[in-house]
Amino acid sequence: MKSLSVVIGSDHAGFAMKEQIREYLKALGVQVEDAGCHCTESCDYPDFALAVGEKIRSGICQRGVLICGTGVGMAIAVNKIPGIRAANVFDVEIATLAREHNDANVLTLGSRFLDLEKAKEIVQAFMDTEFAGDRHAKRVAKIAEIEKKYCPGSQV
Ligand SMILES: O=C(CO)[C@H](O)[C@H](O)[C@H](O)COP(=O)(O)O
Repeated sequence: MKSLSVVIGSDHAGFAMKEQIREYLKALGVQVEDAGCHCTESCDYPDFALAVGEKIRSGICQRGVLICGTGVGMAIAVNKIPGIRAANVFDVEIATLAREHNDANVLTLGSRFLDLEKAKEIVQAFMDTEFAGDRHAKRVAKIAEIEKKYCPGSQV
């Protein structure tokens, strides 16, 4: 796994898996920042999606992992930030394709629908895979054009 700085976050539903994935990433030699939450008390996923997305948007971290019950709320919320390309993934092949084709920079996971071993495999594939560029680059650039159209000051 190449040297990456990763930020991880969850809501209460993803907390237990977030703790395990954070330690898994550290064991792989990845530098990990934990944006919370820090316990199983009920909380709101957009707060953590924002914290993780801003770390990537600012360039402090290159990739993010967000975990809630389904991964859906996290993906919806973090994809509102210009420059974020989040994929909600339940499968190793999709994790690989989200990197190769979409240059996804945030992985969202649904802790209530994934076992830990599968989640670790997805995370490893997401961190190990490079963007393929080529024909995919112009498509990703078109995503940035959509962001510019609706957030003209955002300078994606
Ligand atoms: O946002 C979600 C759904 O897309 C997450 O799965 C949340 O974790 C979930 O909604 C939390 O539900 P809870 O009933 O408040 O535990």
